[in-house]
Amino acid sequence: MASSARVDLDGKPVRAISICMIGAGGFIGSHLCEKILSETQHKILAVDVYSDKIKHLLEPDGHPWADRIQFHRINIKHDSRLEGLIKMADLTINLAAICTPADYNTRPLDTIYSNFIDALPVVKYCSENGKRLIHFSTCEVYGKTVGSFLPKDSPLRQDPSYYVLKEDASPCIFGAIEKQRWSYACAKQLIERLIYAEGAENGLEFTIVRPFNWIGPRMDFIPGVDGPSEGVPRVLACFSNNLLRGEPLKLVDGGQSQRTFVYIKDAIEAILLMIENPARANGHIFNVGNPNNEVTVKQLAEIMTQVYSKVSGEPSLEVPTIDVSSKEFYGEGYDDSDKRIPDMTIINKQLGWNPKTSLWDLLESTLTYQHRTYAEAIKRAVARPVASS
Ligand SMILES: NC(=O)c1ccc[n+]([C@@H]2O[C@H](COP(=O)([O-])OP(=O)(O)OC[C@H]3O[C@@H](n4cnc5c(N)ncnc54)[C@H](O)[C@@H]3O)[C@@H](O)[C@H]2O)c1
Ligand SMILES: O=C(O)[C@H]1O[C@H](OP(=O)(O)OP(=O)(O)OC[C@H]2O[C@@H](n3ccc(=O)[nH]c3=O)[C@H](O)[C@@H]2O)[C@H](O)[C@@H](O)[C@@H]1O
Repeated sequence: MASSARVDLDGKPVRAISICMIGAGGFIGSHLCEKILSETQHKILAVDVYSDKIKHLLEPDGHPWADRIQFHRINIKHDSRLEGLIKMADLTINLAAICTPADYNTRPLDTIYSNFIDALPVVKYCSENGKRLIHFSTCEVYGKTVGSFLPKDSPLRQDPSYYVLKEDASPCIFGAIEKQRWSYACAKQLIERLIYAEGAENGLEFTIVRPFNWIGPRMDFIPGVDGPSEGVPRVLACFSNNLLRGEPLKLVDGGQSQRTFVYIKDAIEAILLMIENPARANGHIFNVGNPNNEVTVKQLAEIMTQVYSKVSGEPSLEVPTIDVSSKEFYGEGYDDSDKRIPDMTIINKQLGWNPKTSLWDLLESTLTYQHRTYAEAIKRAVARPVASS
């Protein structure tokens, strides 16, 4: 239930504010809207080109929060209404982006425009109008670890200072320009630097968030059901799609890259702390991830296979995975981050936040959702006769 007497981390009452949330109709936005509406009195001006993932929140009647969310179908690339909405709000949260790796090397121009050029007016309007900004960047700004350049048998590879990623100390290491995978990370890095400079030179009140592989229900789409058949979503949705269809999970270049996965509901708690504790969050860049949930992609595939069998009651495949080259899967210009472990010092110190959910538990609730939401639709799609030409 929404509480009228919320207090911040210093025990002071939290005033209800108005939030302009750009990209509110996406994966993270949908969870953030749910959390804000159900637990606070803040108002949301939700901006997106899509609303499917928040349509359950937009029904005019039946919700106690009906008058606290307004949806504005706006493409921020070209819409003069954006500045007015930012002026009306106390805080702007910018989530809008192209953020699926399959696009970075195949649509590098769209990726760079979306992650840098389209974010520029948002920063400008916040700075000029004295409005606070929470901008979503990415852990990809770290690129590759320093340790990945050491010889394979070097003992230094075990030393955390060669791989743990720190907001105020780690370098940003990207591949060559022809490795267009890095177009996204590079655009996100430049917008971070611009926001930081607006803070330093013009006093913009900002917080930058670097999410580390947040996963959960409503992430991306299932190809051929609620997204294009040929589309390639992020790994959770790719593997979910394979499991739902009973086909082997594809391991890109053997699935040796490592990731730390955090449950979306844990991560959203961190964002609410940022929203309600501006004095502790302003001027900071925060890693938001779960360092305890590290796996290789191959291990992720194995765990997802076991969890899916448990939640669906279906036996695991005899051949659960197959290897595929990155060139075949993503095309020319793909490259990868080797390892991503977030340092948690700054977010612990400023906001006292820690993730709670284990990898097994977050996969169990997420795959239960995937099975419930998609299993019947996939059966119908598979059974449908192919139209003769
Ligand atoms: N999910 C993660 O783990 C993760 C990790 C790192 C960074 N991020 C960042 O967090 C943000 C949100 O990610 P997400 O996972 O929710 O992605 P998402 O694709 O689900 O959501 C992005 C939303 O932005 C909207 N959008 C894009 N361009 C727009 C435009 N021109 N005008 C209006 N709306 C537009 C899309 O329609 C979409 O609903 C992105 O900036 C992404 O780079 C996410
Ligand atoms: O989520 C994040 O924190 C960030 O990382 C993601 O990048 P990445 O983790 O590389 O993207 P995924 O699609 O989730 O892939 C993870 C790994 O799985 C591999 N993969 C993916 C899909 C698949 O079917 N098989 C497979 O082996 C990829 O090659 C990669 O090594 C995206 O860039 C962004 O959403 C975001 O900025």
